[in-house]
Amino acid sequence: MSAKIISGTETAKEIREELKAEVAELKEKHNVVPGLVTILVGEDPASQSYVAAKNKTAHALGIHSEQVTLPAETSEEELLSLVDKYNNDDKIHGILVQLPLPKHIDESKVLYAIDPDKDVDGFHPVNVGKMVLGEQCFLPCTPHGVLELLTRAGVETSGAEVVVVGRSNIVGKPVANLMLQKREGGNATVTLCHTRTRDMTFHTKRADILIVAAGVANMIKGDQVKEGVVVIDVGVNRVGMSESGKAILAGDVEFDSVKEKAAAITPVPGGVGPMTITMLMKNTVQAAKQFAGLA
Ligand SMILES: Nc1nc2c(c(=O)[nH]1)N[C@@H](CN(C=O)c1ccc(C(=O)N[C@@H](CCC(=O)O)C(=O)O)cc1)CN2
Repeated sequence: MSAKIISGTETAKEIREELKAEVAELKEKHNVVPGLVTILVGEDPASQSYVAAKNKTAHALGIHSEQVTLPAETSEEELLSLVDKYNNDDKIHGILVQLPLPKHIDESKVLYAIDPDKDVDGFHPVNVGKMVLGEQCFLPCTPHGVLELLTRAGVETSGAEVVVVGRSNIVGKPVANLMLQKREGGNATVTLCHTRTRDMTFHTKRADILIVAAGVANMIKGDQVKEGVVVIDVGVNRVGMSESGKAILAGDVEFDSVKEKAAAITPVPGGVGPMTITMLMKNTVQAAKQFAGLA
């Protein structure tokens, strides 16, 4: 079997077209322009490129976006006061603080300072709590993107054995939670594996849908999955540099061996990554609608 490729690039393009039309209608009918601020602290090259991509996408969709770039030495206090400023800026409906932050800044303190109504990353405990309860809230972008990819690829999740590898707050825990909820794209039987899992292959081989977000390049190989599995690879690992100076990327799944057994698989790059940025745009539009009383 050679797998169908689930293209995040294509799906993201489709959703961005929908969003572009929605943004135009918001402006035309209600004079509402969604606004996003991205805050980058330091000079991590990957973060720089993600933030640039977020602003470029926002611009292409007609979303007002502002980028604030701060030096790595910025104090926690300075960052908190910037967040406070944007909490009180009516042009800005979504605040994104790019992670990771430099070590001297308490990430939780900063994320908890964002107004939950502007928390388009879905990382504030109010939104995390609402997500767990299945209430309307901002869903974290990568897990939300994974759900959209599965739904739009027509993958049946109800009753499926879903195995998630990785228990981060950004991906593993929320995606596992969303997949088990009583909702479209959920209703699965979920197993969450992590670094202390005793027999990883026992679990991954049982998966109808395998979601890997471990941050370890090529960790899952072909002999660890069953025939017909649907594989969502969340990993974006920089494993080298091309002659032209471009980063060489690998997922957490060994693509060549796994695709021979899978029914469908996401590539890296071009899989979950583009969906993360697209779902951020979707959340920003939602935030603007809520602010304007249109949601
Ligand atoms: N505040 C946040 N910080 C971080 C998040 C997040 O959701 N919110 N997630 C990650 C990084 N991330 C978004 O910020 C992100 C990662 C990867 C991609 C992406 O499009 N990847 C491409 C490859 C791009 C490349 O060449 O590196 C792909 O997979 O095709 C987008 C966003 C951590 N921080």
